[in-house]
Amino acid sequence: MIIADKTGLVGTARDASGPGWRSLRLLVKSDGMGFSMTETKVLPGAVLTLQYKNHIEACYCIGGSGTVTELDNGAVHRIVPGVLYAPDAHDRHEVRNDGVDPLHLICVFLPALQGDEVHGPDGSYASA
Ligand SMILES: CC(=O)NCC[C@H](N)C(=O)O
Repeated sequence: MIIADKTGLVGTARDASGPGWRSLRLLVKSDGMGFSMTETKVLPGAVLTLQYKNHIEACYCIGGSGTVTELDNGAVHRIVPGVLYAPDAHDRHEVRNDGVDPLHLICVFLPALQGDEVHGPDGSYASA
């Protein structure tokens, strides 16, 4: 049984952040599950251009509001609590927090993250 308490992760290598976002990596590669689960906050006003070339991801919104835009076709989707988005084909996408509160997401990555990843210039994480 794996028990992960986010309070123990704050300030460690599994407390990752970049411009406009912060993510606590609750499940990582060394846990041996094959996937990661993270708690992500995208800050108000942030616009993230992402493409997870080495992973697929699903993000479930539990707070805040924003949009995800599919950059290859321009489709814009509203993200509010209760909505999941999944760039399942390594889609280039833009995540935008247009609200006043953090856009609060629970994210799953496959394959698992090492835990300390931040985005490269192409918006991806290196393969773990
Ligand atoms: C929306 C998004 O992908 N933000 C970057 C953080 C990522 N969700 C993560 O958990 O590492």
